[in-house]
Amino acid sequence: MLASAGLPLASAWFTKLAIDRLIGHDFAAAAGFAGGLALAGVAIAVLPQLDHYVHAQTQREVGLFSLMRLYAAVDRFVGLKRFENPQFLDRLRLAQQAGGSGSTDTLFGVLDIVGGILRALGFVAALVLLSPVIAVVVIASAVPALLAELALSRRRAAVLWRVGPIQRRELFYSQLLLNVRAAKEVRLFGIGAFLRDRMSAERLTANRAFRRMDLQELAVQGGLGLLSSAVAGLGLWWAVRAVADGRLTIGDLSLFLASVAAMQGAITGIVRGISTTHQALLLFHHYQAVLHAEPDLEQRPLTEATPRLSRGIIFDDVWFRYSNDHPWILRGVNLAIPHGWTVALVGLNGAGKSTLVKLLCRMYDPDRGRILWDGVDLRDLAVDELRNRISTVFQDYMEYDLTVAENIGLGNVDELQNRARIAAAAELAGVHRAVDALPRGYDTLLSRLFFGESEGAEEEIGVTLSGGQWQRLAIARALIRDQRDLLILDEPSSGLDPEAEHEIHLRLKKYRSGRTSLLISHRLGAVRDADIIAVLADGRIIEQGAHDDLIACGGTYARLFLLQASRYQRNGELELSLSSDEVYHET
Ligand SMILES: Nc1ncnc2c1ncn2[C@@H]1O[C@H](COP(=O)(O)OP(=O)(O)OP(=O)(O)O)[C@@H](O)[C@H]1O
Repeated sequence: MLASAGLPLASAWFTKLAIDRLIGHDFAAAAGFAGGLALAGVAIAVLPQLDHYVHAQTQREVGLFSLMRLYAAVDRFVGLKRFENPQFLDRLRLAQQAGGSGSTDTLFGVLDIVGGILRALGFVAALVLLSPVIAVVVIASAVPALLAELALSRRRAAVLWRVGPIQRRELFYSQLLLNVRAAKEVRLFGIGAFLRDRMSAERLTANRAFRRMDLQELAVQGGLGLLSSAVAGLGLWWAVRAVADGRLTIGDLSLFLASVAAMQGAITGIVRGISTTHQALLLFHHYQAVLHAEPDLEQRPLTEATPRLSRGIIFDDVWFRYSNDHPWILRGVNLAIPHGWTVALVGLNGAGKSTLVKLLCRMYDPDRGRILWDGVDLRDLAVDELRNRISTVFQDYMEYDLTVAENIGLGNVDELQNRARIAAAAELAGVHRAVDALPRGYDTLLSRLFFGESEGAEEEIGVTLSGGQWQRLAIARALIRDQRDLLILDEPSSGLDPEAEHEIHLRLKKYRSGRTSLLISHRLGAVRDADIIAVLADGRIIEQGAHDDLIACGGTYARLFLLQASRYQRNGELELSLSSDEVYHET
C-alpha cells in the first residue's frame, strides 16, 4: 500500500525534473531522471499483480475465519425457533454475505482509504507549492462526493434488507425447479411454468428495487463526475495561464496536471473506500447481530449434572404454542413416562405428538408447566447433556448424501470408525443384508445425485435407497446411540412393508425391554404391547392405560383400534361397536 501510494508521486516528480532538465539542456541529469522514471514504471506495472494476489489470499483466509465464527454462533442456538423465524433467516443470509466477502470488503475499504490519504498527501504538498487555492478547491470538491456516497450506501443496505424476503421466496421457487425431490410432482402436475412465473415475478420485484437504486446512483455519481471534471478544467485553465505568464515552468505544468489527476483519483478512491466500508459495516451489523444474539432458549445457571434417569419423566401441566400468533397445540398435558417402561402416544393427525417429542428433546420450552427429568425441570439441565441421554428417530428424519457407514455413525460420532458397532446397529435395524449387497458395502455413497462420466471418473457414483431402506438407516442411527436413558421412536415404521414392519417391531420390542421409551405410531397394532398407551386429543391426554384396559373402556383408543382392525377383517367378521357416523368422525 505504501509503495503504490508513493510511486505515482515519484514518477510525477521524475517527469517534471526530466522535462525541466531537458529544457535547460542538462541531458545527463535528464537521462538520470528518465532512468528513475523507468524504474518507477516497472514497479507500478508489477504492483497491481502482487496486490491482486495478496487481496485474493486475504479474502480466502478472512472469509473462512468469519464464516466459521458465524456457523459456530448458529450452532449455539439450541432450539429451533430461530430457524423458523423468516426475519432471522433473512438476517442470517445477509450475515453470510457479510461474513463471506463483507469482512474483507471492510478490510480493503479501510486500506483503500489509508492508501488514498497517503497518495493524496504527497500530491497535496506538490499542489500547495504550485497553487494553494487550487489545492483547497480540489479537496473541497471531495466533500459533497463523500456525503453523497455515504447516503447512497445507507440506501443500498436498506434496499438489500427490504428485498430479503423477496429473494428468499425466489430462492424457494428456483430450488423447487431444480430439486430432484420436487422433480416428480413438478413434472406430473405440470407446474414448471407456474413455478417459473412465480419465480420471475419475485425476481422482477427485486430487480425493480435494484434498478431504482442504480438510477439514483447514476444520477448522483454522474453529477459528481461533472463536478470533478469542472474542477480539473478550472485547474488546467489556471495552469496554462500561469505558464504563459512565466509563473510556472513546463515541468511544473506536467507536475500540476499529474497532481490534479492523482488527487482526484485518490479522493475518488477514498470516497469509494469510505462508501464500501460503510456499506460493509452496515451489512456487518447483521453478522454481529447473529454472533451476539441472545440465547434462543432460557439458560438457567446449572445447579447439577444431568442425572441418569432412574425414576422417569413427567409432563406436568404442559402448555405450548409455536408463537403468540399460533394456536395452542398442547393445553395442559399431564403424562408420566416411568423409568424402564414403554409409553405409546397415539392421536389423530395434528394432535401434537411430534410437538411433544420436540419439547422432550428441548427444541422448545413449554409456555406453561414443566417437563421433569427425575424430578428436575429440563430447563435446569445442560441441553447437550440431556440430548446425550436421548436417542430419537424423528418422523422427518434426515437422509444424508454420505456413505452408509456415515449415515449410521453420525448417531454417535465417537463410533464413526467403529465398523463392528455400525454393522451391529444396521443388523438391529434389519438393514445389514441390504447394505452388504451394495457395490461398496458400508462405504457406498448414498445420494440422489448421479454423476455423468464426463464429470470425472474419480467422482464416486451414488446409490439411491428406497424409502423403507432410508428409514431403517435412520433407525440404525438411533440404535448406535446405545446406553441412552430414553429412546424415542416417532413413526419408526411408517415406510416399511408389512413383513418388515412386523419384523422391526419385534426387534425394537426386544431392544426396548427394560429401557425407557416413548413410541408414536398410527399403526395401533404396533403399540398394543406398550406398558401405557396415552391418547392425545385437543391438546390433552384424554385417556391412558394398558391396551386391554383401554379396549374395555370403549373410549377413543378402542374406537380407533377397532376401526383399524376392521380394515383387516373380511366381511365385517369383527364386531364393531361403532355407528357409521362415529367411524366417519374418528377418521
Ligand atoms: N414449526 C411449527 N410451527 C408452527 N406450527 C407447527 C409447527 N410444527 C407443527 N405445527 C403445528 O402443530 C400441530 C401439531 O403438529 P404435530 O406435528 O405435533 O402433530 P402430530 O400429532 O405429530 O401429527 P401427525 O400424526 O400428522 O404426525 C399441527 O397443527 C401443526 O400444524
